[in-house]
Amino acid sequence: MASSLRPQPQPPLPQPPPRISRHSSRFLQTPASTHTNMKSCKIYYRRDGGLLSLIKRGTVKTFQAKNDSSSSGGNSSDDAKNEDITSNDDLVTNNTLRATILKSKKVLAMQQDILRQIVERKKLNSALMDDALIKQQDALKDQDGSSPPLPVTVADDDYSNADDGGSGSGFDGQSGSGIHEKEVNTHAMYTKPPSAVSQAPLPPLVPGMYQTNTGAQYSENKNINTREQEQVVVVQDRNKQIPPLAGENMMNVIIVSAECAPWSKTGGLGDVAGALPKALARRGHRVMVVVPRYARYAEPKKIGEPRRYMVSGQDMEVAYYHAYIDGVDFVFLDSPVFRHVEKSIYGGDRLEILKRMILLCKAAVEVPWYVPCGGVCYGDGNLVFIANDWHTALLPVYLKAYYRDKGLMIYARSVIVIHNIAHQGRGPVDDLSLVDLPGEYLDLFKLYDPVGGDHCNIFAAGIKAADQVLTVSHGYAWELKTLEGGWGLHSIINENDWKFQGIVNGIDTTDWNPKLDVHLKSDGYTNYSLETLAHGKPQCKAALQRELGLPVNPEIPIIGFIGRLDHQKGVDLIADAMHWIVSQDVQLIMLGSGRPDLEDTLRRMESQHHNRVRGWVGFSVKMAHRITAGADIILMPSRFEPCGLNQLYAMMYGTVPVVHAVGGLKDTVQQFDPYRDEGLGWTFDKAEAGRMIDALGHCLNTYRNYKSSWEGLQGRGMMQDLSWDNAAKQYEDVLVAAKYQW
Ligand SMILES: Nc1ncnc2c1ncn2[C@@H]1O[C@H](COP(=O)(O)OP(=O)(O)O[C@H]2O[C@H](CO)[C@@H](O)[C@H](O)[C@H]2O)[C@@H](O)[C@H]1O
Repeated sequence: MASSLRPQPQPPLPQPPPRISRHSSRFLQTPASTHTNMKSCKIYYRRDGGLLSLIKRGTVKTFQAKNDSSSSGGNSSDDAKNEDITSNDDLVTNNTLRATILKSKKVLAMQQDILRQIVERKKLNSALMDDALIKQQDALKDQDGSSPPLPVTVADDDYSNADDGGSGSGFDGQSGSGIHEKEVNTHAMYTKPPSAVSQAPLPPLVPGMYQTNTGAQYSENKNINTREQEQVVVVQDRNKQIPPLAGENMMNVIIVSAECAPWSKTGGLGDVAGALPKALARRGHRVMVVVPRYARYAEPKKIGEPRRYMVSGQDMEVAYYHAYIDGVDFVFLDSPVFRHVEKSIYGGDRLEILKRMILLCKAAVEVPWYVPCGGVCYGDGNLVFIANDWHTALLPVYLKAYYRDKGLMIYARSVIVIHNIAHQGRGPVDDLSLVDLPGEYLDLFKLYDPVGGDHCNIFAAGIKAADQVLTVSHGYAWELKTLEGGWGLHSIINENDWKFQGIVNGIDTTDWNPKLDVHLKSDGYTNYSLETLAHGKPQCKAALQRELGLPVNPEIPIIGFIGRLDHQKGVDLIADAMHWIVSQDVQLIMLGSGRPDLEDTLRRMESQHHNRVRGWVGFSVKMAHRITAGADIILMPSRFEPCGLNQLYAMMYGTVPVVHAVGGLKDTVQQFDPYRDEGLGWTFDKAEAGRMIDALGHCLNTYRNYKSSWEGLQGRGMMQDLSWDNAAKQYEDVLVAAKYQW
């Protein structure tokens, strides 16, 4: 690999944010070039508006402007007395000076008018914000009777973008619709301050403040390859100023993903693409998500001009849709090839899928140039792309081959995140003709496989070309370097170890919060928290039993399973342990979709043990939330699990995980120790039914016979900070490392 870490070569650090203030010097200086007759003069004003000096051709003439409270705001009577101006007729005539003074006064008056407007706008904004806060607090109080957290983003002025509005529509027709509507209405006002820059939200719990963050702006006609000056403007509200958490590391970040919740989600990748960006935006970065538009979503509105890309000899048009939500620009790429797979976003044959991903990557790289989010394109300075899984692994390659090698986007960097190495975009060597790259790049894709021989591997190329490589837990980072865990890519990962690390995923603590969960507001379910766990959780359990037609009995422990049905998730281990499970006076509720044979397994288990087992085949976000709340135990016998989100969600809901100690499950579920009363759940160290039964046995024993230990497990799980905020800080360090990598 040619890349190596060199000492921070050139991109200058972003400047500390200049402050806009009534007394800022930027309002006091007027360049002479703005005045006719004053081509070679500069005029400086006193802070109170008086004229201080006039400089022409090296001759300094000092004088005081006539006091004029209407234009300068000054009121010193001395100014009036000292009207006489030391003149030099050889250089400047009195007439010229008078004209100059008059024009200067006009400029001053304009500046003061702008200042007055800013002050008025701030007042208006404060009033609106107070009103919005009160309404939101009232609404949340109505929901759970407690005071809500303050919103992370507030609207500043009247530049709200018409793009943001309406209710959300989830990919499965139900995900996120309620939540989304609330988010849009309370947080998602696109603010366009006078300099037409975009806005990022502040860290949570900081009321009354917002900041604006200008990414470099792309100009269609000039200098697309020069790093433009980055401006960061922090606008003060209510006289408070707190710098963004990212400080001088603030960047333009573009996350590119094949799915993004709540619009499109088949698994954990969608959750991450929906939540991580918001956490990065909370730190002060300008953040965009680029994702295909698989359906007509409610929020995004058309933006920019369509562009055309060649994919496998086909000329494809891409149009752009945009929504600004919770401080993040969500940009959707519209093309018939995406719309045709609305029902199954990874559907179609291998070549069709590959062509869609090529289009996604080719278009995504240029989004920062052509999509004017909030009126201003991101530009390519101070920019890092985050590609996710093999679907977007071509992006780091295109960035280098099409742009950096040609002196374009030379300061843009790419990071690739491995969510699941089991899917790599493998195909015959012939696929290389599709990816449309110069010969010297094709070697990146070539891989020898003992089974398939020479083949084309998209993920391999992305890992090699990216500036940094991440995966979603420390445990999985370790496993990926092993023969068993690397799925043929372990040697490539080992070779790139210098730029590789694991960061454990966070969770969206608004969507997955038993206190706020929108799916627990009806059908007998209820919202609950650690304080109301003793009543709230049993109520959800009873509602779940009722909804699924199981005997309603608080004493019978419910074991839940939620996940994609494939080899990874170990559903067959549950099937193998069925005889033991049904002998335990438990209820088992499974939700999943995927491999048809495993879907049949779920159906069969339900029909054979109808009084104890439910096997819900399908994709239902609502049921996933309800099972997480109503179950006592979440079972995850995954053979491998890069991070796993369901165990994190479960712990937030006081549901105790029993997991195979692998990858991220090992990182996040600490084995219960009854002697020290420590730990978060049960782990087993081999993906075998017998080991799983042992762990489940201990778990059920504790549930039935050691209530206080059980409550301790629930409490410790619920009290963890599993939010994305910690992970976002670690991502930021990686983005910075990429930025200064050459
Ligand atoms: N039938 C169904 N109905 C409704 N919801 C369903 C569902 N099946 C799954 N889900 C939901 O999809 C998500 C699955 O997330 P996971 O992290 O467990 O798995 P996944 O293997 O897809 O993700 C990969 O990427 C993520 C993110 O990095 C890693 O955590 C993980 O280990 C890796 O395998 C959860 O939100 C879950 O509730």
